[in-house]
Amino acid sequence: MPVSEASVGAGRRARLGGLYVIVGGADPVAQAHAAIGGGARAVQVRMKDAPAGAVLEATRRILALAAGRALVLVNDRADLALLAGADGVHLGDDDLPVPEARRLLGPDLLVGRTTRTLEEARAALAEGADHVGYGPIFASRSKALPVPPRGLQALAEVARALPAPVVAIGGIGLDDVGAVARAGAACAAVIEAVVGAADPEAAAARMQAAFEAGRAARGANP
Ligand SMILES: Cc1ncc(COP(=O)(O)OP(=O)(O)O)c(N)n1
Ligand SMILES: Cc1nc(C(=O)O)sc1CCOP(=O)(O)O
Ligand SMILES: [Mg+2]
Repeated sequence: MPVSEASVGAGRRARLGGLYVIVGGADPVAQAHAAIGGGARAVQVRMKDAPAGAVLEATRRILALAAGRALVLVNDRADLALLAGADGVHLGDDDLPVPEARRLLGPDLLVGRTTRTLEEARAALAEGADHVGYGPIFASRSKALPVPPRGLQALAEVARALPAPVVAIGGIGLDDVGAVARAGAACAAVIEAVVGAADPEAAAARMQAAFEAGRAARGANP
């Protein structure tokens, strides 16, 4: 069932905007600390090979340090998102189907779904996702991807066509994060541009400022 404005956790969805940093690897808590300190609006805990208990503990620690300043989503695991008290989950092809995750999490938590075409994005929303990940926008060094980069024009078409937030992902850096915002993305999701930076907090601050500048430019000339 589609998630309507009335039934979705409107507060959380309304807050889904700006820089979205994906943390993982050796020290996801430190990465999240830097990202949130720099002004990231959302953090996704992506610990692909970690035991469930470690994901749970890291998510709880990140929620504590976020203290409401940033949304905290868990990658892949709706069960752990619920147990940790996170703001939502991000699902892909290998994870729980969207309707099952929505049933588990209820109407108030965020459910995002990876999509690679407008048709997939529409289907994800019809199944109960309240936002979509769309990409890769550019080539990424963080993950081997099954499809070629979609580019900014396709992103703009998807963002224009959908009645829900689009989280753009894949190879987004400081030079193009403003263009991603101007294309209509609600968020720019990144790993390397923040986590791989020499000073992740400063990098997050620059990325967030550049995203907001792009969004303001779009508002002035949509
Ligand atoms: C915001 C966002 N979009 C897409 C993805 C990719 O998710 P998925 O396809 O499940 O791949 P993994 O990240 O799990 O390897 C994402 N994580 N976040
Ligand atoms: C985890 C992930 N998923 C993607 C997808 O398109 O599904 S791209 C990606 C990696 C994003 O990292 P970076 O900003 O370093 O490119
Ligand atoms: Mg996944």
